[in-house]
Amino acid sequence: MKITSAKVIVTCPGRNFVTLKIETDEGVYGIGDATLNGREVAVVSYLEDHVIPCLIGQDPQRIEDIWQFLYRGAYWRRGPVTMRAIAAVDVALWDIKAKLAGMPLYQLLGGKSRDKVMVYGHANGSDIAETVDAVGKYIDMGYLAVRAQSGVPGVKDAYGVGRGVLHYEPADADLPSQTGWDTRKALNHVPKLFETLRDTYGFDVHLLHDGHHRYTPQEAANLGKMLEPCQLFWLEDVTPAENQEAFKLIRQHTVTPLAVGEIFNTIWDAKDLIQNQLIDYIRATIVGAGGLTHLRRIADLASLYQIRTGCHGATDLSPVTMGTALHFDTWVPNFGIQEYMRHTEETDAVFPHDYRFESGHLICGEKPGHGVDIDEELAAKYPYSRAYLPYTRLSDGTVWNW
Ligand SMILES: O=C(O)[C@@H](O)[C@@H](O)[C@H](O)[C@H](O)CO
Ligand SMILES: [Mg+2]
Repeated sequence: MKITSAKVIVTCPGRNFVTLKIETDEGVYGIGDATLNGREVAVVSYLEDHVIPCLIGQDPQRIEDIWQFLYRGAYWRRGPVTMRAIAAVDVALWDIKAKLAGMPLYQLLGGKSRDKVMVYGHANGSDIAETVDAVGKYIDMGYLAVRAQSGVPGVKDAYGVGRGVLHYEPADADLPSQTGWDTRKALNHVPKLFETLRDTYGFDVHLLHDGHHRYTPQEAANLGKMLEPCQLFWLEDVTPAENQEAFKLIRQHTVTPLAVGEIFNTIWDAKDLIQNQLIDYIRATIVGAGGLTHLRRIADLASLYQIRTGCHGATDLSPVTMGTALHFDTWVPNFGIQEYMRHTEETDAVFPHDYRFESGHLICGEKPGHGVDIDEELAAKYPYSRAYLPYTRLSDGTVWNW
């Protein structure tokens, strides 16, 4: 069996998505996601100019060998562009293998460990009252877990405060728009938000919060400690994780569960965090961390230390990643939770899929493969449109972490 062609499809049904389609001489094809929010075209070139020429004529059933070839063979390892390109190939090949077997992908991984996958949605508002209201709407929709972010008084466009109720989308400008931050103000505000949420909705609903890399380790430890009475499901990306050791300080001071990893590309980004049990949830996902082949390794390492998965699932991860992640989540023994930011109707129409939402859970479909396709004619109607993520400055003009 041979790969006969591979092509990259770029489409923008409301936001940009990069998709790889691999075709074979047996008529079976596979689909993979390669979207890198705000830097999409770099991955398009990596795939078209440097990966696809090497794929033609290869046996698509040799997933592991092709993964190793793309990782080791490039000599230049890791990084978001490389690992997304590898992920797209890997997922398309798993899709092909599962279609050849006539099985939904989770069967190839080892079968179901659970019937459904608990997801969390994003509630946000410009102030505490609006956010509390938004959390209530998610609870009414059946969600068992909700991430809550609110505007901070005196801070321009604090992270996580979108415009839509269901479709929060940060990459929204032709050039990066400037947002603000003030850690002191946030530390005064975030605990109040969660106290109000617990007073309003009690302790049954799981509540999550994203620090989006804004705090120093000491500030993060302080925030975690203040939030302890509110019993969060997790506090995410509370400090940048390039220096994995930084989490030791946070860990010494708080038992608030910690989640990290949406920007991780390989197991090496998480190795020390995992082996020193400095986090509770690993957020790496299919498209970010080299596809199923590599994410499995990260999850297996994490399982040795009772760390559970919490795959990134923002809207910049296409339905192809969501569908594949759901097969992974259905199988992975140390599953924790899956993030679920809903795609728009336009996006869902471009990527027909068989997963569905039911009472706070997503359930993956039973079609052979990962169950997500791309309607190429419809995709062609939405040409690429440059869009950047915002960036942040403090009130004195210093660039900060967005
Ligand atoms: O937890 C999350 O989902 C966020 O941190 C993301 O929305 C993140 O900002 C985007 O994926 C960036 O593209
Ligand atoms: Mg996040």
